[in-house]
Amino acid sequence: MADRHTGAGLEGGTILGYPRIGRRRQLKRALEGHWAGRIDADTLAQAAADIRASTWNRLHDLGLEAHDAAIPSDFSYYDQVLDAAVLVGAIPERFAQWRDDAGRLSLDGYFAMARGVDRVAPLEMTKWFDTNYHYLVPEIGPDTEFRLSGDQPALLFAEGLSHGFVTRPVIVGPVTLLALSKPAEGAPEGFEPLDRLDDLLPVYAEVLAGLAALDAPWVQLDESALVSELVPVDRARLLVAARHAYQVLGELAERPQILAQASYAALDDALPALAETPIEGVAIDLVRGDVPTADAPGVAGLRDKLVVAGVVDGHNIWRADLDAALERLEALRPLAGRVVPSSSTSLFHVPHTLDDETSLDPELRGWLAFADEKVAEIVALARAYDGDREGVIDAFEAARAASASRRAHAGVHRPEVAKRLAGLTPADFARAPYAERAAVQADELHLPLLPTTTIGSFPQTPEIRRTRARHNRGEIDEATYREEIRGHIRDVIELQERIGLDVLVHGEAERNDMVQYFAEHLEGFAVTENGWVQSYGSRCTRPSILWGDVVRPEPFTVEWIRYAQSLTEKPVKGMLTGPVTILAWSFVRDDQPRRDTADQVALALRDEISDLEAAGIDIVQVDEPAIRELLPLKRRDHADYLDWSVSAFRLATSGARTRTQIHTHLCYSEFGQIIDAVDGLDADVTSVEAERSRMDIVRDIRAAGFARGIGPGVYDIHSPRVPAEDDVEQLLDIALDSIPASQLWVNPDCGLKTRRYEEVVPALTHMVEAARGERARLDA
Ligand SMILES: Nc1nc2c(c(=O)[nH]1)N[C@@H](CNc1ccc(C(=O)N[C@@H](CCC(=O)N[C@@H](CCC(=O)N[C@@H](CCC(=O)O)C(=O)O)C(=O)O)C(=O)O)cc1)CN2
Ligand code: MET
Ligand SMILES: [Zn+2]
Repeated sequence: MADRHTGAGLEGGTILGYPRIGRRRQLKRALEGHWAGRIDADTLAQAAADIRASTWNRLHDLGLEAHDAAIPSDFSYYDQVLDAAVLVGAIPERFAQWRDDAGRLSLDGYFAMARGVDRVAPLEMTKWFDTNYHYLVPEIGPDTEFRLSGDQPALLFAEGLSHGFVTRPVIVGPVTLLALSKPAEGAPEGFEPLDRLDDLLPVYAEVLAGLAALDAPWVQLDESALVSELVPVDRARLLVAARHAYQVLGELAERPQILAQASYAALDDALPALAETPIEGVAIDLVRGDVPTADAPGVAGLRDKLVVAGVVDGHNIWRADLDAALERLEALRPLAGRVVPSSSTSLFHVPHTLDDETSLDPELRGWLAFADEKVAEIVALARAYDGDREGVIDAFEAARAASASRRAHAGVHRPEVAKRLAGLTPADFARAPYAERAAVQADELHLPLLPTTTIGSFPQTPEIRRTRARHNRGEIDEATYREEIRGHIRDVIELQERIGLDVLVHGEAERNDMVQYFAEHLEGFAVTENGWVQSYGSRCTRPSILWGDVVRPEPFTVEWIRYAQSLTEKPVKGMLTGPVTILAWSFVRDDQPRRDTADQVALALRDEISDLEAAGIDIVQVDEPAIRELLPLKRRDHADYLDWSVSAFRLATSGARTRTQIHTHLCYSEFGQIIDAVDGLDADVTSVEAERSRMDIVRDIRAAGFARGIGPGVYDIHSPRVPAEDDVEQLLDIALDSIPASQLWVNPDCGLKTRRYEEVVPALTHMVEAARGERARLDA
């Protein structure tokens, strides 16, 4: 092949990946239809192929080259880490029934790994770097038999060819795959998946050889683990492994050119590990990281490489400052063999296109760029960088005008908001001592030992979604809408009374999403119509756009909670989303420190809590499931982050009376890493995700000397499996080994919104029965 090993290709700009859910969430619909038995595997495959074809055509129309690997062929039915694990045969024994003689996993087996079935637990799911995307955690042990067990990258490449495109396959790289895996059950103490690197590399070699046989000019290997100091691997060891892997892969005779990708932060000390190996390209994140200096370690190695320069933010939706981006490209020019402008990350963190937004305020819209608009920015940058500044002068002018309009907008800086923030004192961030609160609250609430509760949401049934959708479309009036939501609240309260839960919730029927609902009721936010972004599998969110100073025009949760409380003698929890999570799951303004933005949101929540108290509510839960998610990938940034995130939570909650019990909820948390910060939140009760990791968390809790109420989840709501009373009891026993009964709460892992009532009713019944059983044993 002509341009093999020359670093050629990707002319005119590229992107590291593109949304795969489809502009109208076609993949979501097809997947869920398939799981429900409504459509067969062929129809699902056709839906996926249609999405890919329209993506490639669209990217080409937007200006990416068709024939030189500028267009990535990245796709996944569920998750790219799962795909890589399946490709190399890292399939735990419990899924063996779905493998054929050649070791290939069936589609049902693939979905079983992702979602679980009956008594077969799925892989654990956790956050992908500091994003709201979740990947499945492969399980790798000393005996995991790596062998080529799939052909998705080759098939996608061939499919691209059939549409006339020479694409660039994208695969999670070997080092990242192992670094993000966990030791399989039964692996000996001290075993790390990375121990298996030399057994894994030959399978990657086979994959690469297969692509070479199809004449694929490039392959992209995602090695973002190299930017993160949070992966559970010794840093020095990780860097040695990366250097070794890319030396070995680089020396292969039969392979495409290799582009090693590192997104979400700077490579820093990992740059030499990639740059000093015989691969042809490195993709670096120049939004989160700076252009390396000429004398930085490893930079010399870039001189004969293609450097894919991530100057357009793949993880946020603000229109790029093209002048600043071009400056970065120019700064890189003398250091690199060749520079190709790109997105900093895959674009799957942002929605498809602004074309699908008809009701955004036109001025705000002018400040934004979704995936397709980012591609246009990259193409413009590439032309400017290659000398045609004249040809793209309009794009640059428009970018300048947008940023001027943003700076001048009255909603962006509101004097009354600045004034309130400036007036805060340390007293605004502290409550009475815990012991005092606990005593007063115990007197108020009269809760039994091992109190049972849920995390907030109940199943979002088709009827509930229909109620909201009809309200949105103006098909039912406000009064009818409210009456229907009240009906859902009544049902949920009755059900909880019947099951015998101790602390009740209103079920969140009025909420489309726990962040979007808040964004819709606060000033300074905008929401989208079609701005869907994949969160995991078929599940998507529409991140809100936090563009201006935040003001709460009026209470917006009180009416529902007050109504729910009026129906029962049991306490009903007020239910709020915390400031850090509101930031994490929105696209947040980048023109001021996140600390200030978080405090503004916190003040709005603080006022809501006062109003809830005035309405007679004694317990308020402030969810912070994303507090771990935003933990910076570099340790040097931790102290600052933990300081502002914990402060914002405390600012939101410290106005509460001593008698008000403040709960918080964390999920996907790898709790151990931030246990001190969780302690610093000073919540009276904390519920955490625990089931998928078999309660590993409770040991961390004990080790940290955590002294307040704690509810490690005893029912994994992310799987359709219904736990038996026995299952819950076992988990409670594990918890009670580490946590005093007086501190222990009994609750699911997370909210129940994604589950069906057929699952939830028996599961909660078993949970309450198990708690009662334990209570009786403890009392005896
Ligand atoms: N933002 C956010 N991030 C999060 C979570 C979360 O709850 N929110 N939870 C964790 C896990 N992640 C999750 C992410 C999404 C969902 C989820 O269930 N998403 C729903 C959509 C939720 C939503 O916004 N629903 C809206 C819009 C629903 C919709 O699709 N409407 C139809 C119309 C329906 C009709 O006409 O009947 C349409 O727009 O096409 C509503 O219910 O009002 C989904 O993908 O199905 C669950 C967990 C971590 N990150
Ligand atoms: C992702 S955390 C979810 C918390 C929310 N209160 C719920 O129950 O859905
Ligand atoms: Zn949760």
